[in-house]
Amino acid sequence: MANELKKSTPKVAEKPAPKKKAANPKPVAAAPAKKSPASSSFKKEKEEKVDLKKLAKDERTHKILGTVSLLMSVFLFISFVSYFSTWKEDQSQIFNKGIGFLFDSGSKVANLLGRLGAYASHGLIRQSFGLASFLFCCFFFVVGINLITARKVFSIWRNLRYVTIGLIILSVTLSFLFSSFDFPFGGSVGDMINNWLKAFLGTIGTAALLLVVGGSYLIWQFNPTFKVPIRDKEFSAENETARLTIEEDEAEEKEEPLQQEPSLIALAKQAATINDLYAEKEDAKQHESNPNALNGDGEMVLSINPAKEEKDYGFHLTEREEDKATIEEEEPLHVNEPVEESITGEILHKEEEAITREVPFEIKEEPKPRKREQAVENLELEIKSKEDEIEEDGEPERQKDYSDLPPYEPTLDLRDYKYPSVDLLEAHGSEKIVQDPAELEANKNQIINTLKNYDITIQKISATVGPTVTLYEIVPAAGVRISRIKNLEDDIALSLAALGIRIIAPIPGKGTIGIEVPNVKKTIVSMRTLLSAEKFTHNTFSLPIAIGKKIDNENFIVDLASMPHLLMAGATGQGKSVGLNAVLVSLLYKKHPSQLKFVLIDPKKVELSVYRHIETHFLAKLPGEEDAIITDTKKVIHTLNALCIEMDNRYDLLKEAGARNIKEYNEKFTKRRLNPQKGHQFLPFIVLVVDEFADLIMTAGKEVEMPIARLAQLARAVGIHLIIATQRPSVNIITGTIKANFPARIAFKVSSKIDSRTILDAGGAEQLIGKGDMLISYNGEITRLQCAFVDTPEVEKIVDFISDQRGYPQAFMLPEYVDEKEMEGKDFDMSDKDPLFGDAAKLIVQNQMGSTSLIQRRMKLGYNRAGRLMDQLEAAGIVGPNLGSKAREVLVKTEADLFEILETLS
Ligand SMILES: Nc1ncnc2c1ncn2[C@@H]1O[C@H](COP(=O)(O)OP(=O)(O)OP(=O)(O)O)[C@@H](O)[C@H]1O
Repeated sequence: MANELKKSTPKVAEKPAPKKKAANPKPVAAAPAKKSPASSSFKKEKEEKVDLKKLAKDERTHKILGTVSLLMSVFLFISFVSYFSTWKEDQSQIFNKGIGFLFDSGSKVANLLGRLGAYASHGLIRQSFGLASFLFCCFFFVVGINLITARKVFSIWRNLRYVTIGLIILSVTLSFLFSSFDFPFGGSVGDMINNWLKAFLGTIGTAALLLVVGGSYLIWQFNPTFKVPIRDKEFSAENETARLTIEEDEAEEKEEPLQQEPSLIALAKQAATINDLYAEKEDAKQHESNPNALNGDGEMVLSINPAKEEKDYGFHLTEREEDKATIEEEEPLHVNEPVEESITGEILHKEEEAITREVPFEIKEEPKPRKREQAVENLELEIKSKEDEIEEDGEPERQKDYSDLPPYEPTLDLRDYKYPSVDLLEAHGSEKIVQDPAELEANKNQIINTLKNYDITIQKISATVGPTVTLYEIVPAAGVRISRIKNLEDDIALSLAALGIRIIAPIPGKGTIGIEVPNVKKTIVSMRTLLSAEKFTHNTFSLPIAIGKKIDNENFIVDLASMPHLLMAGATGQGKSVGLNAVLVSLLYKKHPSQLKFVLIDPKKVELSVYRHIETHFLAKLPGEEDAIITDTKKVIHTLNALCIEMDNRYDLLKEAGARNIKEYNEKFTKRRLNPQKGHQFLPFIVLVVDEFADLIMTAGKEVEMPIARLAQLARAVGIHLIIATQRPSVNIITGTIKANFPARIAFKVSSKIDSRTILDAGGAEQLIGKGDMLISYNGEITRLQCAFVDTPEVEKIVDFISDQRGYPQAFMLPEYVDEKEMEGKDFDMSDKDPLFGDAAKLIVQNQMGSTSLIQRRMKLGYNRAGRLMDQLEAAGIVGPNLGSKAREVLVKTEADLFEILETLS
């Protein structure tokens, strides 16, 4: 009965009073629009009400009001401006006739907008706020624009505040500054306040006060939370692929003079913005992929980046494909236009033998982040049973509309927080790739000759020089079987006398075969370069991570949120820890403490300990724990289970809010459509990092594997992402369950092909050369990358920079997890009960919720004491047993019953 009453109450409240009598409650929602069979007297009353409401809400009414408001703004503006020259003439008449002036057709008016203009400007400027009255024009303009466009182009409330305060401060200031003039600069209001202030504080005091107030007003208006965008000083030289084209002329040993093609100069000029330049590059890639574009005999195309010294070789600006197509044999070779600091060029080598042809060089496409995000979002819509549940049962919570309030800004908690600057990072060695043309030439000849020895002729060969390896792409002559080249892998490696040869036969999506040969001189990819790249500073990813550079020197920057989890494996000393740091540092550079929390698990105890200083900014931990970085296996199990509880709690919140994922949920929350009093809160992303996964599996096995697998399967929609690293990539560590849930995997150098297969489902990682050389399997593709290098002192500097700033009072608290096994068989002596036992029991019974965190929060107790109290309440039969992630059942339903129990216990 009570329930029925409750249910019907809101409906009755929503309905207009007469409708209460309508027998059928169904038409309630649609009632205003539908004709009901009710009596005609009812109908009339209802329609009238609805019409008025409709009229007020009608778009056209808004537009009309908006137009009127805009006209008011213009009217006032013109009359105010006209007032400057006409005020004296009109003023005496208005003083004499008062309001009658408006209707006295005999009055001579000077104001451009007639008697009304004269009267309005007199009233507002002379009699009120002086020149500050121009703010009225602003206000009407803002209102008009909002009404006409039916959008909150400007915030009306904010403008109202600014206009009100501005009117007073400006009028007083103008009155103070121009008190000796006849013209009413400050108006009567300004003069009155100014005179009072002068009498009260003296002239100097008034001046000082106005300065302080004016300054504060400006600060208030230009709220210091405005972030100064961190600009990219060293703009993305590395993003542009440099290419050099060298033509060797066997007859002439000297180099050709440098020529510039006018078309390219024009092109470079046109490329006024960086975006344009990128677009150009994309086009160029497509053109160049057409092998028939060039006709130079025996040429080899090499691409090198960057190539500032190219001028030494005498290169020339070219307009890509069109220019290449017109290259004559004797013609000097071309360099693509410089883009900011980078130079693009191509080296064409002419061969003695007529076996090689020049091959256009292709830059591998990076996955388009937007499409990728879209794809992942679509996936999220499909698969999770949790989300299906939301779809079926999830009634979007009816909330009060708080949309008039400004949007919630989570970063305001720590509004002064400053993001680390790239200056904290080192530029390791030279930024540009050092490539020896002689080395390229020698390798190319070696490849051609080795293949020739096995009767494999090739049509074309090209090279792309990356930071660590050079990719030679060959097109075999017609009829040559790819598998033959693949089988010669070891022979080619031997004849090139280099470690780390990797043959990709064929390169996916191309008709070519790739041979990767390590460079003699390797270039370190500095984290600094990646983090200052435009692709990193200006992306819209939720969790951007800069991992390294591809072979064509493009930065590999992806969204961890769309990965959605990452597995990193590699033998010891091959760059795993550096890789982990690169990921963590990228996130620290892009996220505010309110948006991201890390759960760090480090059984080795040393790798992640540097991050302990940012506990109150970025770390999450278990309640009652001292250290945020977890090193003990038992605690790891607790933490992983607590994360599962956090995940379940978040799903509950999402379900209640009718949101499908964290993005939608946070959007609703920031738009104030979710009520914090009902437990809603802004949800930060949580990134779980496990540094040595093998150790954990060895010691805890399934107890660790199961929660990890559960999180990996379900947690991405609620913003929990996993990064797991291991030294031992064997099948008993990286099990099928784990692998199936980690689609993005990184392999540093490993010791055997089997290990490589375990991680990537493909060989190749055993042929890497270490020091951050890695393969990443992402989006169904395996890409070779040179991992960004960030040294421990750099990480320390970043951590210090963050920890020197104000953080939260404590680390982000994960939900409590109580191990049932540990709790079993614990009996409590009732005579030894906690002094707060009675209070805790009352709290639990009143709220009918058996939750330790409720006791902890409301009674302001530590986790351990609250836990003990809960155990005692269980022993006294007030609450039921622990239900893991759910609150315990409360067995006592009324306070009267509780009173009886307490009586018997005391
Ligand atoms: N991206 C990189 N660029 C250049 N050098 C690197 C890179 N990554 C690692 N190195 C070099 O390799 C060394 C070992 O790297 P790292 O400590 O990351 O290895 P690890 O795989 O974590 O080893 P362990 O498993 O023993 O901790 C580094 O000290 C550094 O000199």
